[in-house]
Amino acid sequence: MSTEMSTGAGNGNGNGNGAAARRSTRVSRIIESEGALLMPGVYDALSAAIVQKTGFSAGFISGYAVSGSLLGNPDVGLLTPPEMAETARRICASAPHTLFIADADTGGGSALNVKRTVQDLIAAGAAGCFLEDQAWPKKCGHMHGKQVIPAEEHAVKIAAARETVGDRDFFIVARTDARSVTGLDDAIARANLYIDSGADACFVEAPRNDEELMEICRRTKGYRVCNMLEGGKTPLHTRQELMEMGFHLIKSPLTTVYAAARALVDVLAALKKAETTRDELHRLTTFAEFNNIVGIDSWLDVEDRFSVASSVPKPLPAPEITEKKEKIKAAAGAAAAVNGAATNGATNGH
Ligand SMILES: C[C@@](O)(CC(=O)O)C(=O)O
Ligand SMILES: [Mg+2]
Repeated sequence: MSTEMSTGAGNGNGNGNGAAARRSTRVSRIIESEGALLMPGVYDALSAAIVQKTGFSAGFISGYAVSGSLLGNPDVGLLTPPEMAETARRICASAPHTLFIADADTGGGSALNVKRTVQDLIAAGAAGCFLEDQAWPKKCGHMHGKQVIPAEEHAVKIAAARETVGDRDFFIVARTDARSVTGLDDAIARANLYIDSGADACFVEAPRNDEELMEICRRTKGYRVCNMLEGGKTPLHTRQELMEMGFHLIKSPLTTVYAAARALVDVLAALKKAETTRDELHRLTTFAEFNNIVGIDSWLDVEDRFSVASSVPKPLPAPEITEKKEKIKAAAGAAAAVNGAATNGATNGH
């Protein structure tokens, strides 16, 4: 990776914050060139492949969505870091031309766990991760009943993540869930402390209105993340609107899993009722479309280029086989008779 630093550019609203030198990473370079990066959520290899095919340059591996799709459970701390790393590995392999930032939740425990979690996500091919300051058991940021650990404790975890990354191309987002626990001022102070501890970007989770969104942009440094979660506490905005406020990374973490769940709920209800899908085909991808999504052409090309079939004689049609078998049998019988006579003769001769 490049260790070159960039400054100032990409600070969004030119408010003077974020003056600290910024590391150059794949993620930061996209931010610098696009102004703000829009990342849909992904949760498995298929959703990642579709995100790539749609033309997004980056995606967010959502803990909420992976917990739902892999475990069938809510986002309340049940998903383990190794399960996330394994999912990230499949996702990165399935869409190699897209960058993925993984949700590392709390990092799995202390600074020691954070180190292992970050190492595993780097090995999986992720381009970065989010680390949040919730107390265990963590919850989705838009649920009730969250708690946060002391700011200094999370700052140490961010420093451990930064040390683990070293000069590798991996982007660290420090998230604070303090807004709904200790208030917006504390959340902003935490975000800045985490940037000073080595995070590339800060993420104040679940602001409640546009005034709070703008306040966050005025008072935090580093790159800023905004979370567009349908049904959550923050009003939904376009990438352009959020970029103009001063955000640099915008994620839409649950759009894909909610869309998939909606589609399954509806089509299965229709199948249950009508006992056929013949009137529901408009709800489905076609056979060809799906095969295309999962890359059929490239696999058929491999089959063509590495096939040995052309050098192997084609099997004979059934009647010929039968005829040939009979000829072989007859020839073998005749040979046995000849050999038997010869053997007998020889034996007799001794
Ligand atoms: C973004 C999120 O962390 C959900 C949230 O807590 O807001 C996710 O897992 O997608
Ligand atoms: Mg999450």
